[in-house]
Amino acid sequence: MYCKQILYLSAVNILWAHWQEPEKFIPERFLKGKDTIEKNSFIPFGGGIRFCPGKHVAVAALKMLMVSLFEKYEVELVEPNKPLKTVFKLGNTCQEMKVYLTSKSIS
Ligand code: HEM
Repeated sequence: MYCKQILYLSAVNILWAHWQEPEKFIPERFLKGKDTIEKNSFIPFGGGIRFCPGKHVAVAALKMLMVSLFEKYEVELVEPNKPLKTVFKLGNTCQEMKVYLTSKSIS
């Protein structure tokens, strides 16, 4: 018999003890540099010996996706004030996010 344990990392990453307005999407908070972020306060890839070995592949792929998208399109939320619909599946997954895409080559 064995027992599975799953850490609720999404909750760890939004602790009031570490972040101001943790529920808000403020990516600029990461621009201040690594030294301003408290150790183990943001661990989307886990930690310790079971740390995600795919982290660098995932980050590189996501950066390429973002650059390809924003290079070619203006992206605007259809309903900017509507809260995101998310569901918890090991992490929080966005279920729906409607956006307008405008080709930069046309405008
Ligand atoms: C945004 C993308 C990803 C996120 C957020 C993510 C997150 C995680 C997390 C939280 C864990 C568990 C760490 C723990 O148990 O403490 C994990 C484990 C793992 N991840 Fe990822 N991961 C991502 C992408 C990837 C990719 C692209 C690969 C492979 C190419 C990968 C391969 C693995 C493997 C093999 C483990 C198990 C490690 C072990 O148990 O020793 N992950 N990941």
